[in-house]
Amino acid sequence: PEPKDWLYQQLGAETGVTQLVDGLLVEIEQDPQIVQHFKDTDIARFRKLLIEQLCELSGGPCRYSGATMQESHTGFQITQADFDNLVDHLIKVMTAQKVPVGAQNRLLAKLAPMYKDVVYR
Ligand code: HEM
Repeated sequence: PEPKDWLYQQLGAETGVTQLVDGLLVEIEQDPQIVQHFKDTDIARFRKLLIEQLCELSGGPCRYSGATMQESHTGFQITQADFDNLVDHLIKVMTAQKVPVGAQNRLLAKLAPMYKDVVYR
């Protein structure tokens, strides 16, 4: 059986997950369509929460302390295109950081069910 933290290790553990989030923040910053949603967001807090969430989700030793996905995305009118674009940015960052494709797909499969809580809320 594979260890509980398999995916976390594949992502590069604490350093890898942190770099993943920092890479994603650069991508968000450079995407005018997505960055507009973040104009009133405390980015340092968002960064910390996203690191926690990806760490926990991948089986790492963290506890996510933020709001639910539905709570935190309500009122932003995030579109399907926004969601798809953010996923593309994440894939680009994971590929640049040499996360194996199998692990990339495992992470994306864990994020996909959040779609319904994020889009058109
Ligand atoms: C599966 C996909 C996604 C995940 C896992 C995710 C994760 C998160 C997390 C952990 C937070 C912080 C929650 C909190 O403040 O307590 C957050 C907030 C936020 N997310 Fe997402 N998100 C996703 C998709 C998106 C998309 C597609 C957009 C739009 C482009 C987006 C825009 C935002 C914004 C604007 C905030 C900040 C809300 C605020 O300032 O109060 N998210 N997200």
